[in-house]
Amino acid sequence: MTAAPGTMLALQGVSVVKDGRTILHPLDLTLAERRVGIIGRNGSGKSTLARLFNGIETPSTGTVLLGDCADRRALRRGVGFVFQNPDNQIVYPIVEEDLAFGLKNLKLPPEEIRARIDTVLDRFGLAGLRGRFTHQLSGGEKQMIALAGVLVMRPATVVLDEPATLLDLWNRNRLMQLIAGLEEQVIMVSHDLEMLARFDRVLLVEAGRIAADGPPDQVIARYRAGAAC
Ligand SMILES: Nc1ncnc2c1ncn2[C@@H]1O[C@H](COP(=O)(O)OP(=O)(O)OP(=O)(O)O)[C@@H](O)[C@H]1O
Repeated sequence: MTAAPGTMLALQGVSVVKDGRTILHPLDLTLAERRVGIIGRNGSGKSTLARLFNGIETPSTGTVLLGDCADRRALRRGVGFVFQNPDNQIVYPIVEEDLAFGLKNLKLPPEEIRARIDTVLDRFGLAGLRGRFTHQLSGGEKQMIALAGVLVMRPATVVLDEPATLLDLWNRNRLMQLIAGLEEQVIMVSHDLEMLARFDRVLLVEAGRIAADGPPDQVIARYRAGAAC
């Protein structure tokens, strides 16, 4: 299964240069698959690549396209982003307020906002957290709420940057199960090779370039071979 044509992400001649240093060399990429993983060594450029997809990172050259639209606001709206640390994402003191934040910005009517929050909380079995103080949530609960906060916006694509790093094994498994069940396109930076083995496509980033791109078994094998001493 592939992403709907109007929501296909593509990078055309995109590079990122910071303080005179090339972080990502010019690259062309079209992401049609529903599950795309990004792997690579620390500092290779994975997060920079992931952040381009929803416009948090601005390319130094080239264009990021969603369908045939290059507008950064459309990108922010169509592509949700889940950070490694949910504290970077959760801003309001009560779960329900936090989930409503982006929806209020869209100026949706209160009943629509309520319905969307109900739907996402029910979908994840999180309805019990609705009235809780966000600062009192466990790390696992916070990460689920951060993901829920992205999904209420109904993006076509969800980008996740190492979302399970701070979680214990139980919460990691729960989060991965949720991610596996998402209808949305998923692009995930991860060191969890077991999870990525079930993806449709994996990109290996090495020193700011896509060093391998294809089915998980091949790309992961290459990554493992590179790490062997
Ligand atoms: N503002 C900046 N100025 C200069 N270099 C930067 C800047 N931001 C990031 N970098 C460098 O860009 C490179 C890629 O960073 P990035 O965070 O994309 O890597 P990563 O593969 O996600 O790493 P990790 O696995 O450790 O999270 C790193 O060497 C980093 O130090």
